[in-house]
Amino acid sequence: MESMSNIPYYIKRGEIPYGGTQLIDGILYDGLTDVYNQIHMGNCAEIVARKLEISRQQQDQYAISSYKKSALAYETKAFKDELIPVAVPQKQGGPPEIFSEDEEYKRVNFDKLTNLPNIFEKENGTVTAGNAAALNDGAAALVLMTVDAVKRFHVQPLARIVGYADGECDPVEFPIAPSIAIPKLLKNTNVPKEDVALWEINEAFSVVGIGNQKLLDLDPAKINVHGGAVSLGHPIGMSGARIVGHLCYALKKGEKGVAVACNGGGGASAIMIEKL
Ligand SMILES: CC(=O)SCCNC(=O)CCNC(=O)[C@H](O)C(C)(C)COP(=O)(O)OP(=O)(O)OC[C@H]1O[C@@H](n2cnc3c(N)ncnc32)[C@H](O)[C@@H]1OP(=O)(O)O
Repeated sequence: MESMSNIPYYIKRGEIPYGGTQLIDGILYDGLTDVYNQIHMGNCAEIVARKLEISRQQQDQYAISSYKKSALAYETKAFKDELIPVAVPQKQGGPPEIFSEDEEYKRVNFDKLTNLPNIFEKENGTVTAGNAAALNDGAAALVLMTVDAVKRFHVQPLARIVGYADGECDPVEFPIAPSIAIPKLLKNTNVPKEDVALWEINEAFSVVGIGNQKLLDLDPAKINVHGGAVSLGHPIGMSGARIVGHLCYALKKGEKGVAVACNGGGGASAIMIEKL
């Protein structure tokens, strides 16, 4: 689970010196900084956008499509079987607020999105609050068990793990680390990419979806079919579980799917599952 809205500001232990002290934002310090280069993840996205010549317009179009796919998915109840309503206690003893769907996909303003300022690079930047994932809260859970345990507990598994692989690259290029993990996974499992029915690529930034699709020549119609982190949110410690869980529900019986997440620091982890 991840509650980015509850991540504290840090202060150094000990006496506060004459002249005061600085608060450190835990979100940036522990989550969104590339520690090797001391830059924000968004600056890494800009570096990859430049390298792969991914324009602002392409990123905005990708984000718009992500928001539209998520809205349609809610309309057609594509998330129905995997969402559990959460009651959030309110201050002063008021009745708990029930959250039964993501709010992020409704926050989009299509007229505003294409006119937002660049956040991370003022000059010639391309990444904005609209085409990046936001800061979100969320939780996802999966139960992994052996074949023996499945028999012992008489449960019906949703899917089986076909294989998994990790990939690494230069930390600043972490958004395209999936393009290294995925070929390893396909090689390990001996499954051609054409046999993968659905791809869940964690879109920490629109650049991640576009860049990996471009580098691996994947069919865009099979990627994040119900939207992704840009439109559904990216609570950073839970997105991996969410995309694997969603794949379990989105695939049809017998189909194989791949979920992959880039990790800040230059890595990516990929897993292939088969719907049972
Ligand atoms: C390995 C990995 O996973 S790396 C990825 C990890 N995740 C990240 O790095 C998170 C990246 N995102 C962020 O850091 C933040 O969300 C930021 C910096 C991009 C934006 O933060 P904020 O400025 O606080 O966003 P905020 O919600 O206030 O939005 C800024 C503006 O954009 C607008 N906006 C935001 N999203 C949208 C949208 N989808 N459509 C239209 N407008 C939007 C807001 O309305 C707001 O407008 P205003 O200035 O007129 O009020």
